[in-house]
Amino acid sequence: MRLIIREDPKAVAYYTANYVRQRINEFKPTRNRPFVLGLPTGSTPVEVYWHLVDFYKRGEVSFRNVITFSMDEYVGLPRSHPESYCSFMHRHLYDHINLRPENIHMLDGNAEDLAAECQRYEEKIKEVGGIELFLGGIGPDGHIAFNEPGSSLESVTRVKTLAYETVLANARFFGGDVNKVPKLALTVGVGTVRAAREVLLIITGAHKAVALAKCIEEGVNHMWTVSVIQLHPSAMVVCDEDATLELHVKTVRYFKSIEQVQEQLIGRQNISLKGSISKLVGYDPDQAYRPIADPSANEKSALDTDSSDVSHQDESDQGSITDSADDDQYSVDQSEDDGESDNVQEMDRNTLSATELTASGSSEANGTRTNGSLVPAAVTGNPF
Ligand SMILES: N[C@@H]1[C@@H](O)[C@H](O)[C@@H](COP(=O)(O)O)O[C@@H]1O
Repeated sequence: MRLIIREDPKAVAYYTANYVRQRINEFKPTRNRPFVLGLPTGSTPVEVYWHLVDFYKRGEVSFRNVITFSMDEYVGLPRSHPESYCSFMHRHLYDHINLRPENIHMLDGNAEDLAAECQRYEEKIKEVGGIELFLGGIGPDGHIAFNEPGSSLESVTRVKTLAYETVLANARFFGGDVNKVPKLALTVGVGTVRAAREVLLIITGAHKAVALAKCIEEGVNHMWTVSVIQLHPSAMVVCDEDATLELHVKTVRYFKSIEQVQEQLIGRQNISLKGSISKLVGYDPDQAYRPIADPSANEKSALDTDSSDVSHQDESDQGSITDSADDDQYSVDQSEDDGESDNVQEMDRNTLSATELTASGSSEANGTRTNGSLVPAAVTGNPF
């Protein structure tokens, strides 16, 4: 598992959105081979969606061959209600990008047969080949989607009773009135999330610090359902400094040091987007076995250049917009041809900043300590 720690929620949102952009572009989705993306609701991902819309408007990513699945939905709340997750997803993302309507999948909390609706959802996910990347947030009690404490770690999409803590937490979206918060929801299961080929969790704020600590430092436990990501072969948590408040100092330093080693010593060019290492280019062992001078300096300069205020970004970092559009104003290539990928110019990875590309591993078996810094031992294979 990778833990990426950024200064604040803004930096977390930018890192995450940029990661999603790069994953989609690297995947080169086509109509026959779409990129299947699982998406969360909640306040945490709002800024991620804002950036994704912005990237789309700049022509840096296309969603034409992306299929989405939302994580959850309240039961009994009209779809048109402003706080339904259907409204939320349209308001923050779907209404502003070039997703094909038929590629948008959401649970229907008003279905006559809720169990059948959940089964239909699972089947649909399988039918499109499974989820490539599942983005998720968590609740303060460590729930993922609406998988409250005690949920089976093998669970699939189903009806769930909300924990009182979740009802209280979500009352802020219903004028602070707990009575107005639906008490039931449809949610993908813990097993549904685990089945995704990659999971990326966004965790920000001191109120989620205990949950993050349970997720990272303790065992896999159904009382903290998010902890199941320890079992996932390709999982990443992107969090802010506040969310690390309950972690041991050495845990925080460890994960930061892994990122520093990869960034400064192994070299970004050798690390794939998902964090694996298969070959080494320009790797100088003499350089690699030097102590890291100032682990925080690189981070600070990266954040300086990585401002989430996208209006200040270097125009040269933009992908090109090509070909004609058939139904939207942004002229991203929306070829209908089977086998044809979206014509979004690939970003030059070497021009991207550290916050966009760095990856970290979690196994200390990958390194040894010299002068207090972790340096790589065997530089082959997947670091996590
Ligand atoms: N069902 C959603 C979760 O999927 C989400 O992760 C959580 C956190 O929301 P926020 O990001 O607002 O803290 O809220 C709800 O409970």
